[in-house]
Amino acid sequence: KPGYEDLLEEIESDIRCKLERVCWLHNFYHLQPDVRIASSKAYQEGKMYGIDAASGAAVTALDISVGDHVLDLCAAPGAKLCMMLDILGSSGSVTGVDIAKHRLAACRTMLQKYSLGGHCRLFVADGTSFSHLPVRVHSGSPLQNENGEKFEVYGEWKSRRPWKERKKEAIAREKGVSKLFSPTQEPELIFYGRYSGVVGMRKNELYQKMPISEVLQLGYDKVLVDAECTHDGSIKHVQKFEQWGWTTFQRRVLDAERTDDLTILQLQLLTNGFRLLRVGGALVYSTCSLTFAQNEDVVERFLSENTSAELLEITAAKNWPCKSGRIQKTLRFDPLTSCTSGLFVAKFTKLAI
Ligand SMILES: C[S@@+](CC[C@H](N)C(=O)[O-])C[C@H]1O[C@@H](n2cnc3c(N)ncnc32)[C@H](O)[C@@H]1O
Repeated sequence: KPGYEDLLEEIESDIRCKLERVCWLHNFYHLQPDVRIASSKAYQEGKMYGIDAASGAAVTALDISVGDHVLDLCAAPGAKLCMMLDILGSSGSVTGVDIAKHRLAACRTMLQKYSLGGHCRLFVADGTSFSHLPVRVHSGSPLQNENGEKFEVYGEWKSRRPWKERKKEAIAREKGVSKLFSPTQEPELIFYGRYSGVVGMRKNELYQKMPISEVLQLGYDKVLVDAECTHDGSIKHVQKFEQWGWTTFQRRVLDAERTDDLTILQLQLLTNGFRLLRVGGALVYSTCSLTFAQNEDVVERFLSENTSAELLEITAAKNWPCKSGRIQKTLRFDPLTSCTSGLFVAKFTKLAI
């Protein structure tokens, strides 16, 4: 974890392994795949976290600067989100969105473990329709109405939710209401840090919709769409099917209908992420699949439908051990070329037209 470099020797003796710097990626150290860090003191005390180098490259490609407001549209379980918050330090904000509440709850636990939550808020929501802009400045709207009645305002985040809310959920559970998020549901804010802009905000203000003209100016500076995919480029993920069974593999990876549905979802996520980007901002689209259908084909379709989108060269990538994608300026990491998990990365900006 950035900030703990001075403890390198202590961490090495804790995990009984020499840590080598990854020469092409700032702040990254290489671990042999057989080294288990979960039981080490350094890991349990939040002095290190594990993230694949290609994932680190996708975040680096965003070129996050001090003060940026960043949107992570498929955020859970949250390794990339942690890296973004580490880069931002005590500035800007990160808004993490994921449709799976249990996965986003794990992300919240991680933020707390690594003390990274101050500038972050997490929404359980559908990334294809999520519409909330970053809180750049408070609108300054009055805290009471004309009759002098006070509006409800967000106080500091408390992990224990009010009794009324817990009761409502218990009733829903008893009635067997599905835990899956439905597209018609309002996004659910499941965490916000002290400096995320939420504290002090009127409750009805958070959910206000903005006209598109305002999004162009006040949208996010950076957006990551690390889209749901078949994960076929991730050896670690593919290995898990030995436990999950090959029927699950058939259903999740080989089923043509599911992969077709995924490419539609990926395009929708990319399109909505781009909608929430400010003019001149940058968006990175990544997947850990290596198929053309989930990567270059999605990019081509997206560019043909969005005339204000332009593909950008990833300047940080000069020394990266990866290949070019089928479309110029896009990148492909794979286990053999890069000694990383497979990852496709494309970067866009929004033009003022
Ligand atoms: C590849 S994983 C993201 C990994 C994450 N960026 C990280 O670094 O840990 C894809 C995520 O997309 C989420 N997802 C799937 N459909 C979604 C949707 N419609 N809106 C938002 N998130 C979605 C999944 O729940 C999953 O957590």
